Amino acid sequence: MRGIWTTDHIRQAEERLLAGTLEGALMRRAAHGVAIQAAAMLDEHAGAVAGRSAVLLVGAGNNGGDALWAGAFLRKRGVGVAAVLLAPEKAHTQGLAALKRSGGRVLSVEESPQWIASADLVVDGIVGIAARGPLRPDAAALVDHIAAPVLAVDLPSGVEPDTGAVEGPAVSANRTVTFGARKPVHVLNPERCGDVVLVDIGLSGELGEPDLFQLDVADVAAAWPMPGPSDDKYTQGVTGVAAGSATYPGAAVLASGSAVHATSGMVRYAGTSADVVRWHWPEIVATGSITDAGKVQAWVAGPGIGTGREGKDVLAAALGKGVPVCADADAITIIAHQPDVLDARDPGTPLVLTPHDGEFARLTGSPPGPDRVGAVRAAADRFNAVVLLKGHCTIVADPDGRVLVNAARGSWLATAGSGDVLSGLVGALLAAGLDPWLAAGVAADVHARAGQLGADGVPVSAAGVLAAIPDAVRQVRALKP
Ligand SMILES: NC(=O)C1=CN([C@@H]2O[C@H](COP(=O)(O)OP(=O)(O)OC[C@H]3O[C@@H](n4cnc5c(N)ncnc54)[C@H](O)[C@@H]3O)[C@@H](O)[C@H]2O)[C@@H](O)CC1
Ligand SMILES: [K+]
Repeated sequence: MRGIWTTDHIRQAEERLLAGTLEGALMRRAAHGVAIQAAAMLDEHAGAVAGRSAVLLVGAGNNGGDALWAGAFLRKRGVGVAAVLLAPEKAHTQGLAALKRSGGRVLSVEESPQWIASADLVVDGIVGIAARGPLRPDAAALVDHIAAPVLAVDLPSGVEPDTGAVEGPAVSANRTVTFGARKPVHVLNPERCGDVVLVDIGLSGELGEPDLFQLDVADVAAAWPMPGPSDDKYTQGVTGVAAGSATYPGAAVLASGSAVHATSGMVRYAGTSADVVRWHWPEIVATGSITDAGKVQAWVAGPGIGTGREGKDVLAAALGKGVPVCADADAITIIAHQPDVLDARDPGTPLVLTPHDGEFARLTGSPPGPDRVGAVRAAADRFNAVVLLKGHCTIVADPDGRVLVNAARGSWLATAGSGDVLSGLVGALLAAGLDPWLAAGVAADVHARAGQLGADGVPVSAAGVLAAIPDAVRQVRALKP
């Protein structure tokens, strides 16, 4: 699992590291990493390094210092380097001296726009981990002139380092070079960061426990249930699906079909769509109600069940079974409006809630807001449940405080019924006995892969995502190192 650290923790770690390091050494290490990536980008986008031009946007702090030192290194490779100083009196003294010594120039206010517009590469050293809020107007005006690819130092300026939120003008980078550890912005707003390159500055020994996690493909591969020689259909976990209604039979077909595709264990269906479910998935044992369904190891409850009396009874029955439950869609609305339904649950039994933003607002009384991680963590604590917040980047919080961010793979999953497919995956992994937080994260990962594979460059339906689940699992197993 990859760790991600908040800026507070990075600062504390940096302070400990700085205490035992020669002054300036860390910055030069960081800047050297920036220069290597800048040269690579010039080569990629402008066909050469020597003779090409880079403009540095330099803010008031060490982030600007990194950019200035990187400029000095680029000069040694024959790059024409010019710096725009946003706060000339506060520009990093040694970095500025190094740039000037190397033959780099400092631009006047008047000449900056023209130079920025015609550069082969722009290096964003406006602000780093001390950033608060969007770009200020002077910086925003300069950024508007950029036509070239952008390399961000540590993070794209104007994007909140700890939340990835953009609440005004901000840089969009093609690549971001970060130092020592990934920060939340890199996983919460990958679009603004572009490719993220991590440069080792010797920080890892000082970091401590991560604040966020991201699954590696190896984690997903290791967690995905595979039948062993002594397994039968029951030992791999039986998934129960309570979904669908006369109005929404499709939700039942998608959620139960997804569970069928996820593992080779057994799937039971309970609800009013039993006939249509059997017709689509003959391998499912379908009954009319949870009471008649037989033994299952985890229930998916909610997609398409409606939010009235009957829906509430279905959810209460699932929660009362003493096995893990993934409550999705209508089940979330029921919990939001009638929280007493949760009384049916033994608090020690895992519950996974999978809201999108609207359902999250209904559930908690307010939308997730710019700090999505904080909001999901609080909801997990409040409901004593794993909460998976759907979105471009899916966030999964455990009541114990662990948070996982799932990498987006395009927007293919923004299609009707795609959530039903996700809930089936979560249910199947819960039934297989995975830790509920991991089950939700692994399901989100394979769901995103299935979206990407099912789409293959053109829009995909939820049924197409569902059909691509085996390919997604195959991909995970093939990519595992
Ligand atoms: N501390 C260290 O050991 C290292 C730090 N490094 C660099 O240092 C950076 C952090 O440097 P600093 O702490 O000096 O701070 P920054 O360079 O991130 O910010 C400098 C100042 O900009 C101002 N500012 C905040 N928000 C702004 C906004 N929206 N628009 C304009 N100005 C804004 C603030 O006054 C802030 O103090 C890191 O991101 C990284 O690039 C690297 O050199 C690696 C080593
Ligand atoms: K920056």
